Amino acid sequence: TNGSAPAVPSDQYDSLYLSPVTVGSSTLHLDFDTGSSDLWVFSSLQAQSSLVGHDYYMVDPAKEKQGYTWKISYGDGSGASGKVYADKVVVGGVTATAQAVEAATAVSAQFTQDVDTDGLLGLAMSTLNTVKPQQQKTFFDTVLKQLAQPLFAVDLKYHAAGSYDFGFIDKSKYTGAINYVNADTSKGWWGVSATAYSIGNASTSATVSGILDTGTTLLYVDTPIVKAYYAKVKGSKMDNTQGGYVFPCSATLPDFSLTIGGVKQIVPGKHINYSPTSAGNCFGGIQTNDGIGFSILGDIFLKSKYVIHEMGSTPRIGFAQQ
Ligand SMILES: O=C(CNCc1ccccc1)Nc1scc(-c2ccccc2)c1C(=O)NCc1ccccc1
Repeated sequence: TNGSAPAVPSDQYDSLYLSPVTVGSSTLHLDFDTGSSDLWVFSSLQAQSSLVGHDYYMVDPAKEKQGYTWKISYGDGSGASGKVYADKVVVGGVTATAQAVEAATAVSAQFTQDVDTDGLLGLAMSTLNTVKPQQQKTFFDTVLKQLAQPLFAVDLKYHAAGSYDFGFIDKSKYTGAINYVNADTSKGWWGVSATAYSIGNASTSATVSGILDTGTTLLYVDTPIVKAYYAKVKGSKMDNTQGGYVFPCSATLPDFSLTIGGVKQIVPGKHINYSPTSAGNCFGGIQTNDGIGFSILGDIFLKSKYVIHEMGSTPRIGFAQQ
């Protein structure tokens, strides 16, 4: 079987993208996240006060995996924890009959406040799954054998609804060739490396190692590259109170690219104006990866491409122009 689910921006800045998923008998709107490997949801196990505004999973005690727990935390300090159930999960018509569903008993304020997000669906390697005493499979791993091809394709869009395709490549969603590179899955993520970057039409050789991450909003790369980029943006500055580089909203932003597999993957300058700030300037879509240890190619990088994640005998990533 194959299937496709929409990826709808949660707000006018594309902070995150939400996809409808049937979990048990509920339809929830989940943040598909290639940077993590837990399928966790808001649930009836939580205090009613935490559920206001959310759709949530009504747990069925008969489906509980007794004694199983999970606890996840993200680099921004947000997190959640809870119990585990085996239930039916359907994404775009692709059904996992006994998928590990991680029902929250507690979630951090960042998630409670975001009433549009009812949980996450992890699409990194199952080796990053946090369930104890036994790690569980991601939805993609659970359905892999039933898919026509062992892949999913990510089509996130700039200020518009895109999609996640499972088991097939949709030729109507890209132009030109698909450029494949081997994925480095050794750390549990979809890892890639670039051999150069370009700002406007000036190219510089550099090694940029990073992960593809639909769950991270922005593009985080090494400080020297970020400094070189904003040196080309008049009036830009690093503003610690705002947590990153900002610039006048009227600024013209140069295109940015990373050369992966010998092909320039271009991020249009327009996509790098992420959002206005409360201080009247605009927040950059490219920021430093200080404290992370590698680059994160988040939504800002992904939303101009059709990106195929293929879990064949050798995991591969394919890039095509939308
Ligand atoms: O955790 C992820 C993927 N999940 C992102 C996510 C989705 C919903 C809510 C919260 C987070 N990706 C990765 S891999 C490595 C990191 C990281 C980031 C900063 C410091 C240390 C590690 C992150 C991550 O936390 N991404 C989200 C994020 C939030 C704020 C700033 C940067 C990145």
